[in-house]
Amino acid sequence: MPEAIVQTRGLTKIYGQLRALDNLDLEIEQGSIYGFIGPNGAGKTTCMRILCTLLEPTSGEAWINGLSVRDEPEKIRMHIGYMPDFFGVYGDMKVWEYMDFFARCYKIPQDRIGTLTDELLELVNLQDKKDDYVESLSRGMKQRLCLARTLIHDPDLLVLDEPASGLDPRARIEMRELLKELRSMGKTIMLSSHILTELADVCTHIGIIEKGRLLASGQVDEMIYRLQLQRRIRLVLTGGASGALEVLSSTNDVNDVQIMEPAPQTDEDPATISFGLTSPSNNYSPLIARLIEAGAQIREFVEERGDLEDVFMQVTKGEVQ
Ligand SMILES: Nc1ncnc2c1ncn2[C@@H]1O[C@H](COP(=O)(O)OP(=O)(O)OP(=O)(O)O)[C@@H](O)[C@H]1O
Repeated sequence: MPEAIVQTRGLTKIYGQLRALDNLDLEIEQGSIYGFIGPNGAGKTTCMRILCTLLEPTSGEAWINGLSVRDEPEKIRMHIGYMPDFFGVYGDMKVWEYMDFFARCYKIPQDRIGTLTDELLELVNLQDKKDDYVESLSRGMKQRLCLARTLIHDPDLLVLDEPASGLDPRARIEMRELLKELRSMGKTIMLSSHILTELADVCTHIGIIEKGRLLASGQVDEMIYRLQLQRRIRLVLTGGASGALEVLSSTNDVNDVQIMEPAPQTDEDPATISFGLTSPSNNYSPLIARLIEAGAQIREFVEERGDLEDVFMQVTKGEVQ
């Protein structure tokens, strides 16, 4: 069992009358990309700020690498890189000055700062922007710059509050690729989002939070099976749709079979069929074997990932404080 880099027990934060976090028991495994998902006001930022030692819990405890946020905040800060959900105002600084400023905050030795800045700007693909003013960068570039500076002290854990918010599709894809690369460098990443699909496909684990409570948490695939949700399969055929449809209509676990447009006119025509599958197993070989036996010429048999949305809809009620 991989070790937990983040652990909380009964973590609670009360603002006046409002329970922003309510007895949160969270565990994030080393090496995972953990998507912390919930509607606006669910308590994501509050939780992240406590983990980063920027806010004190009302009760309960949280540990980072076994260090208590209450007792050892200074040490914890060396393990965490935090990217807040707002960028701040650094308009009259050049990109290299911005990096230099944060490097000094973390007491990086002067003779290391230049090389480190170059390495990190290259990692986030901003090496050409080194002498540009921060103000002149696009939102996506600012997000990447902000990510570069969270890496300056080489933390094990990155806590990223809404890293994809406001990004256009291309910038989101770049952010996704960057997150994957950071994971392959051994970083653990916790990121929040109120839009499930925004970054869900890079997450290895997700936690769903609503009204300060953790409603579900775990490995993405496991959660789908645990909650007994149906998966959807997209079957693309180069021919033999009639045999495939016969098999699907006589299989117990299959439901809601849909033939996508353009529908095949003859059995030689290509076809795309979408269907729901309720079996808890993800071994599709028996079904595929029967399809082939019935004459289906299979080009693709793909499990669609929209299921995560079902998990979200099932466990949340869309309530906010
Ligand atoms: N300093 C504060 N004083 C009083 N209430 C606060 C404070 N900070 C947050 N809250 C409230 O606590 C609740 C949780 O807020 P939080 O910012 O943690 O949620 P969030 O899930 O990050 O939301 P968003 O997606 O909008 O950033 C909200 O109802 C918010 O209004």
